[in-house]
Amino acid sequence: MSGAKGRIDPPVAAENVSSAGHSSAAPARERKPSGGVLKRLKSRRSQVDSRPVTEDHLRTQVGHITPEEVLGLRVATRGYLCKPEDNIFNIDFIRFKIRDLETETVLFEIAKPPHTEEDEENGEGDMSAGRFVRYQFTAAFLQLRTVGATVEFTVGTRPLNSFRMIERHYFRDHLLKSFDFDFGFCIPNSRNTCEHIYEFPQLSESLVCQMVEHPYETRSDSFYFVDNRLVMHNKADYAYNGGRH
Ligand SMILES: CCCCCCCCCCCCCC(=O)O
Repeated sequence: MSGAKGRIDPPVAAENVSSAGHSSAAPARERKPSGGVLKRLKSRRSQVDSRPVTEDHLRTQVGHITPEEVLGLRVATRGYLCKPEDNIFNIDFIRFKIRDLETETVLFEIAKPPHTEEDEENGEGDMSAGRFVRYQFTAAFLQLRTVGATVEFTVGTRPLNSFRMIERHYFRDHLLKSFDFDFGFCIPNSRNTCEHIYEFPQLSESLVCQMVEHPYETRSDSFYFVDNRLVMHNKADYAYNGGRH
């Protein structure tokens, strides 16, 4: 999540993170303190070994990109697989929070600043901006087992059927884990909150060392689908060498 321009600004280093364990039946719902409903979503099992496909192939094919196709990607993308204008539903991420589910420690929380006229004058209304964010964590982050990422988003005038996010995390050319979260249906003009439960993959000690020693070579692609059609693509990279660890 990032940016004044579509995504929320980059988070700062998370400190004092500790290991976590959590199990939840998906999707659970609970009341938010402010009213409304918080959906808690556990990743479903994706077909991570669906037929291999390359970014170049997807880019040149006719028609929209489907969940099955991105599940065939074996490396992080270099570019974006859809245009900002493909977000015809005006899905707008406005708040993002990550917490360790065992200790309930909030690792960071970011809100998108309100849109101003000055932004427009400065070209900040550019829809293509803000699709990338850089995260800086401590090495201790990699010792966590489960984190919850709460995302708040608004929806435009059209309903969202089968809103789904597939997020693939890589270190160099190695797929660490693919997450698959199903938001379900979202009503028009709504503000929604859900918490994605990320269960970390088991990482060997040597892989963790490499990830710490090579900042920003850990990357993720977040693909958002409505009705099995790619409407948004965001990217992130990660350093795990921050703080005192
Ligand atoms: C180390 C591999 C598993 C990583 C799980 C990372 C959980 C962090 C969630 C944050 C992802 C946000 C992605 C984004 O901003 O697009």
